[in-house]
Amino acid sequence: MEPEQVREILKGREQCLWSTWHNAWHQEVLRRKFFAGGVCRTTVQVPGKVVVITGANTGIGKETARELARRGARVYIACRDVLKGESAASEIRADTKNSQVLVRKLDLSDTRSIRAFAEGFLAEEKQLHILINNAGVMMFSHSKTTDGFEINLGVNHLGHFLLTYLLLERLKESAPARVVNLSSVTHHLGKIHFHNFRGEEPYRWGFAYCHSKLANLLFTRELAKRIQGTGVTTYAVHPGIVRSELARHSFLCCLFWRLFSYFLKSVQEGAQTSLHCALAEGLEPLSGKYFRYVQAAQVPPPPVCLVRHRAPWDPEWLSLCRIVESRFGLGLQTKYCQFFSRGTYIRNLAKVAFLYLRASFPVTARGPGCLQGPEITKQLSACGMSAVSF
Ligand SMILES: NC(=O)C1=CN([C@@H]2O[C@H](COP(=O)(O)OP(=O)(O)OC[C@H]3O[C@@H](n4cnc5c(N)ncnc54)[C@H](OP(=O)(O)O)[C@@H]3O)[C@@H](O)[C@H]2O)C=CC1
Ligand SMILES: CC1=C(/C=C/C(C)=C/C=C/C(C)=C/C=O)C(C)(C)CCC1
Repeated sequence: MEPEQVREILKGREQCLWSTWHNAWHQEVLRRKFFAGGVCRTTVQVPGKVVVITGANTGIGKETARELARRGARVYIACRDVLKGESAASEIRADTKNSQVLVRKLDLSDTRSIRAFAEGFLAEEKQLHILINNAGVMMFSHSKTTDGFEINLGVNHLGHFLLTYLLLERLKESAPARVVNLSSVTHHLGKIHFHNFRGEEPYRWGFAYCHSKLANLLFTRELAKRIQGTGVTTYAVHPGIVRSELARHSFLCCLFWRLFSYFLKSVQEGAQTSLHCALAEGLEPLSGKYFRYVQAAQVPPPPVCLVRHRAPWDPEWLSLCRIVESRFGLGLQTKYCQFFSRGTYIRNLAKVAFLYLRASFPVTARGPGCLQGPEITKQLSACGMSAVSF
């Protein structure tokens, strides 16, 4: 072959390589521009600050933990599988040269484990500056927590609610401090079914996760009100649609995730909004807000579904009240669970089930025996809720 011909072939190959590389680069730029969402730009360092992140052995939580460790924090990875946690922690320690990455057991589907974690942590640490309620499950089949709650609601919301409640005093003592709750854009499809926390009604396939993420959002709002002025602030986060292990419990969902993986965020990109809410200066006036793409966003008031009017002496209802009372220490009186007039019942239904959720609720009511609009409006407004529409 003539040297000239060889040169031509090599040049062609070079061009081909160049254009492949260029296309890939171009695609990545486009992907980042349109799908990656924002970037946490704060340069704040947090040496000596104490952080707890739930479910940080993988996914968004692990990347959040990595970045906080890089910035000097002492990071507690609170996870249900200590071996997985240790493997993530040693990776983070090696990567960030921060030896203060610790692993503790926490199973959010078991209130005893949550209490044991909180007890151990409070004995060990005198300060807590950042709590990131990150762990989550997206379960499509019907299963329950150890305490008998529907699994999505139990782990994603009730478990984190109890954890926050148990650590709140330590957060207040360490103020300024923050609580970041991982919610999701899917909260738009969620409803609060006060009467069905145990998931006994016909299971609405796929929606239980959305209900739990709405609960995360409402919890953030109400918590912000309750801790106003304490120096502790709280934020709800939608991390974007992220290539993590969240879809692992459904074959179809995994397939969907694979097919659309080009459009999904990486876990590093998914951690940006959590990091922003944990670190950025000057966010205090935005306490209680919902953040996505590293920015605060407005959310329309969520619907609350009072599907059926249950008799207040219903044993299931009584036992729910007692569980909420004993497990969550809301200071409810057992007399609340006794006989009520219909109006008081509705008021307490709302109060007991989500006592801390004083959002602006439009209510949809259907099914036999449900109360009529004006009556519910009156009762809800008596306990600080509003905007009922039928
Ligand atoms: N990925 C996405 O597109 C989106 C995610 N989110 C939210 O972001 C958060 C992080 O999810 P992501 O990183 O994507 O998902 P992953 O599945 O990758 O991580 C979830 C983490 O939660 C842990 N976890 C699950 N159940 C429990 C439990 N009972 N007790 C303690 N830890 C538990 C998992 O532990 P283990 O590994 O042992 O199972 C894992 O560490 C979740 O709250 C999710 O709802 C919100 C919107 C979109
Ligand atoms: C509609 C639909 C699916 C898609 C589910 C998706 C897309 C879930 C997304 C969840 C997110 C974004 C959670 C974040 O918090 C399946 C399971 C493939 C099955 C067929 C019906």
